[in-house]
Amino acid sequence: MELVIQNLSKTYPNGVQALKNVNLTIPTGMFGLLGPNGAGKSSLMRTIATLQEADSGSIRLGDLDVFKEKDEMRRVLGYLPQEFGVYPKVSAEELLDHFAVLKGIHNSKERKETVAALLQQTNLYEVRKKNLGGYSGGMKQRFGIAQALLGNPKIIIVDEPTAGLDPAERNRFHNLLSEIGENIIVILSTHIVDDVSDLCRNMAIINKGEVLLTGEPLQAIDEMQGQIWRKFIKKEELAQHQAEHTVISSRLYAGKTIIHVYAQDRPDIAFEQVQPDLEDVYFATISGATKKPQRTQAEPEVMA
Ligand SMILES: Nc1ncnc2c1ncn2[C@@H]1O[C@H](COP(=O)(O)OP(=O)(O)OP(=O)(O)O)[C@@H](O)[C@H]1O
Repeated sequence: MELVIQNLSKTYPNGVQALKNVNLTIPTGMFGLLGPNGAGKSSLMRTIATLQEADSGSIRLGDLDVFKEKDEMRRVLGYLPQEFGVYPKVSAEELLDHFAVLKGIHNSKERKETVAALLQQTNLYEVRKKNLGGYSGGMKQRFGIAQALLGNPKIIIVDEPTAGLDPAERNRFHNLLSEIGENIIVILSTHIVDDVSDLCRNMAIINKGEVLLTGEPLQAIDEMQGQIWRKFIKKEELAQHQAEHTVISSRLYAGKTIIHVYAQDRPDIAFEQVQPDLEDVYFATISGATKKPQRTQAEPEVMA
């Protein structure tokens, strides 16, 4: 099963073009949709989830035409939105049971079994009687996954699920997602690069409504080999380096400023080559550096 998005565009009434001719093919497994705030991720997620219309383009899930068969899409879709509110005074078991009724599971024995199984799967069974108001951020997110899994969806969409989780909770959430991603399509929308490098076999980088890169994270990293250079600098030297080089990131490391530069050749003797990671791919892509023609040293002419 594949989700195929073709020529999808959307401009909001205020003139913001949130999606610009988006084309993506998303196979079974975990798919990372990576981009900064405002990139258009939520717009794309909501469009796939049939919660808003596009101006043009199409989305197909296998044989299903998502825009023409919204009800069918909703039946096979699980969605964990960015803002997932819960009723604080209700227990997980009660609320999940309620959602199960809404999903059309009317047989009470079947519903009880389904709810229990989902609470087990998301590791919430022990705390199923507890009110959701007392849940930690990670527990709420796992509850969000439990409700998204109701009705055996073929595709699950999770919008920025690990923001605000502590490392242990994030890890638990990752394990849960990757388990689910073995059998169905899981689209993970995030601005956290590590979420994608840890979990996703395929990904797309999106910025300003445009898909800038799509493929396998490991391959994208491989293609960046030999083009990332690092230098420790003084903070006040940053502007000058930015003017002279394609600085894709700068951060503090042990109290010093460390910059990563994207270039075909060593910019100068003070730079050392580094093994690229997905963060380098992400920043180089987002900055537009990979699109610009590179200044290369004179290459010998190839004789015909
Ligand atoms: N309903 C709306 N009306 C007008 N503009 C909108 C609407 N929703 C989103 N936008 C704008 O469209 C652009 C894309 O927003 P979107 O929420 O899809 O991005 P995002 O990648 O999900 O970002 P974030 O991580 O901040 O949610 C932004 O410029 C945003 O301000």
